[in-house]
Amino acid sequence: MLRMRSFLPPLLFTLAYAGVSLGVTNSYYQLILTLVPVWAVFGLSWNLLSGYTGLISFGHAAFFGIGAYATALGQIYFNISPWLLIPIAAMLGGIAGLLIGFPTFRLQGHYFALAMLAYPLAILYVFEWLGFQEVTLPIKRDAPIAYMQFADPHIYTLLGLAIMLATIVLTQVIERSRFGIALLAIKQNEAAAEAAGINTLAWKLRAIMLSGAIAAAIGGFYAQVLLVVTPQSVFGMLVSAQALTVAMFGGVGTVWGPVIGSVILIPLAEILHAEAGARIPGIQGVIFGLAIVCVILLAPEGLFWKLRDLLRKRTASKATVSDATETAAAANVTALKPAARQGAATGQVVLEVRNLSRSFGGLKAVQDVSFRLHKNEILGIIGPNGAGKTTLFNLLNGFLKPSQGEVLIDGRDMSGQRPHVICEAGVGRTFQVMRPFLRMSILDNVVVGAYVRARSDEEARKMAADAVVRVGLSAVADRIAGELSTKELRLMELARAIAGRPRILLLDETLAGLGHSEADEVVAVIQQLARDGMTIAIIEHTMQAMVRLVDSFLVLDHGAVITEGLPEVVTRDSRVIEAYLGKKWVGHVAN
Ligand SMILES: Nc1ncnc2c1ncn2[C@@H]1O[C@H](COP(=O)(O)OP(=O)(O)OP(=O)(O)O)[C@@H](O)[C@H]1O
Repeated sequence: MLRMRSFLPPLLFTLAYAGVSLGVTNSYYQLILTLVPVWAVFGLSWNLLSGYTGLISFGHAAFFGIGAYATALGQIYFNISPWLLIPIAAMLGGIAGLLIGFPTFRLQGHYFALAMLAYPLAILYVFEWLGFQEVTLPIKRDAPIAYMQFADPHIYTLLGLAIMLATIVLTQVIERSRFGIALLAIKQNEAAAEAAGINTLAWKLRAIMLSGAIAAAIGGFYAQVLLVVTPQSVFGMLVSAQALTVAMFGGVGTVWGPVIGSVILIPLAEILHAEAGARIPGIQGVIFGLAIVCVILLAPEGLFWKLRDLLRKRTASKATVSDATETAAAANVTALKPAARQGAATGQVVLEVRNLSRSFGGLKAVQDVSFRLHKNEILGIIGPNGAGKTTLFNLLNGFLKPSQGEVLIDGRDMSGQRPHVICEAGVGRTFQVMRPFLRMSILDNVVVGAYVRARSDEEARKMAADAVVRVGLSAVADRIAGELSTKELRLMELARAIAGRPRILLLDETLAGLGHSEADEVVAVIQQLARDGMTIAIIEHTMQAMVRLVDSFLVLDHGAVITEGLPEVVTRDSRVIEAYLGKKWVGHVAN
């Protein structure tokens, strides 16, 4: 649950800002003081989608403009009060978010950004074509309060501040919830997020709907403040750029970013426009352009993160850096397989693969692979580079769809299902190339994996904390993933994979990049997981560790199974020695 004290800074900031604005009597400066929270809220709405998911929107003016026009036209044609029209505008913004998001989320990266650019421009031309070049809101002298038309401009500032405070608090609540964690995970690694059980499309759609609703609501309020709406002023390029600029300047992916950006840039741009706008037309665009260039050069993630990193560095250099890891739970690698697990390979079948194949063009990466994984078994998957091991895992966890064949989990055919569905069915995985969420703490990284099973935020945190203890990382649980060593990252990925309590764990080269003793620590953790009842399939090239760890081997070459069976049999098989282990291994075994 969100701690109450995190509400305090935005509340104090809002009160201080309100105090200052009440002391200002000049109506022009008063208008600027109203525009700051307006653009801050618009920046916050952009941030909710783009800052947290990393999907950059160049077209947020689409939502802003829909809100502004809905509020204006609703008064002109239906005489509805803006107190009602602004919530209606928010609803329309949410619906527009859904309609825009659904097709556009098929695109990624730059393609998504460019596609988003098209929406406000297209709508702008439609409104111009419809003849809404300049829409003036009707003046309601008889009922100014009912129509949000105040003689005292301070009231607009206070209303803008109230909307800003509400948006900040909403964003803070989201940040700490399953919603925010899902968005951050998507931003940092969408594939890893899917594999950890997050339905990425559903969360992205929720984000764009909420973002669109907030942008439209503040667009409606903006129309009410200025009492005139033109297509360029609400759908124009500069409007979309403004949301992006205030957030990028202040800091993306944090509530404070758009607020900081707006407080600095909006007065600067407005005052320069008033002072020098006649001599230098478009000075506002120049200010925003310069702000972006400065940010790119000096603080690519925005002022907030730059300042926070500087502060962190200072405190980190003062504190003694404790040894990052406590020794993994059971640090001594068990020389032999524990008695309790002997014979595991004869238990109930939890994963069955039947004639699985996958081709890339003419290349048969996985060919007609069949095997069974029994409850509580550790299966080692080995083979030379390019043998198809990772492709096999990608087929098992849904990253790839098979060309043919079946994957049965507990007897249920799951072939071709999306990764988060397979994760929900009880399959966790780690990656050969690690996919940590670098800006998040270890605990938050692991929480991402817990949500697949947890019913509440508290339960997810508990399950994550439990997983962190099981891999021996509790001493560093609050550290940012970007500060960790390779071993700690490997253990963290392991914790994320087990946090959702899977029954089957797919480990892809979990020992890669580790020294001997580090590998031993990780092997000890894996052995403990197996002792606790986990069923594991592991891809690994470190054969010394593998022969101590696994119950049986599956050997792949050129995508096909060349043999499978007990380690002592497989490692003496001439086909395996020839294709993978090599003559050196024979010498090693003989010694
Ligand atoms: N998305 C893809 N498109 C085209 N070819 C691919 C794709 N993914 C894998 N391959 C090819 O499929 C074959 C099997 O690759 P895969 O990564 O599964 O091998 P591997 O056994 O995991 O190798 P390594 O031990 O080096 O990780 C390789 O020839 C690889 O180049």
